[in-house]
Amino acid sequence: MTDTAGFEFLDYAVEDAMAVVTIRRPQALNALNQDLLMELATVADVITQDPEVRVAIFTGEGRAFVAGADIAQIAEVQDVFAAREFSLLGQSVLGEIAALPVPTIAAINGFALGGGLELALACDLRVASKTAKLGLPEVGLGIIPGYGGTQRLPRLIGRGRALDLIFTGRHVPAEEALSLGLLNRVGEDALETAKELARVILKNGPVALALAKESVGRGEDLDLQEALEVEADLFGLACATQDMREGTQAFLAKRSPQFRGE
Ligand SMILES: C/C=C/C(=O)SCCNC(=O)CCNC(=O)[C@H](O)C(C)(C)COP(=O)(O)OP(=O)(O)OC[C@H]1O[C@@H](n2cnc3c(N)ncnc32)[C@H](O)[C@@H]1OP(=O)(O)O
Repeated sequence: MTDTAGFEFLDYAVEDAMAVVTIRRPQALNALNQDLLMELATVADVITQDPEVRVAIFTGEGRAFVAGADIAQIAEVQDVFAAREFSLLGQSVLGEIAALPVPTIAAINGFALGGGLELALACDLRVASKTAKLGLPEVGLGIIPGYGGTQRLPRLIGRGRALDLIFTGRHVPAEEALSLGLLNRVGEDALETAKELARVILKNGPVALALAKESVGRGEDLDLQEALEVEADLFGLACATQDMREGTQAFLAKRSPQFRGE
């Protein structure tokens, strides 16, 4: 197990190829202030450069995952240009998390509101505890979601369902979020549920996981024919890996594969 010290608002630990990033500002329900955002950008670099990490889990300490961007800092924004920069900075940091080469899971242990839900939407998968509440309440503050929520939420659950959440700002209980497709799993404990899911993912070929993520991500912005060509290119790359030799030979020999990620 490795720990990276030096963060004020994050715990970072790696165990059994899983990185767990715990957001730790519980007195403000883990609201994302600018320093915390910068630490998330740094941890994304740390994960990218750590060959030991094959799945990354993001969670929160206490009764919230993240209750949003820091409203005290939003209240201080002086003008249109500064507000635009505020949004672009959050988008950029969450974009770095979305672009991580390994599968990512948001383990939503409580409130995931505003920028907190937007962080979860930047992850590949979302699991939550039964008591979690998810929502985009920004319009109640006279603003709109600005860390990617107006774009990633409709892409995930469809325009009508996304606009229901955005217009009402309501807090959606975990079971409903599961039925909306906003969550992949609901369990007693969010982190344990995320780790169980990670263990299933980790049985598979690491290069294949990265290529599958890349294919889905790149295909989203293309028309079907172009996207299928991307898929074929990446399928070609997958078939050039040692992992492909190992996976297919292990199947034929009726044994478990030992992937090396190369
Ligand atoms: C581009 C992105 C934009 C955004 O994300 S805008 C923000 C969107 N999020 C929200 O609007 C949610 C704001 N928070 C709440 O509505 C409530 O909290 C909860 C419903 C989540 C929980 O309510 P309760 O159980 O009564 O707790 P409590 O006393 O309100 O919160 C505990 C402490 O946490 C601080 N806090 C909570 N959320 C934020 C936040 N988003 N920004 C800054 N501080 C926050 C509070 O102020 C308080 O602090 P103290 O104990 O000092 O009074």
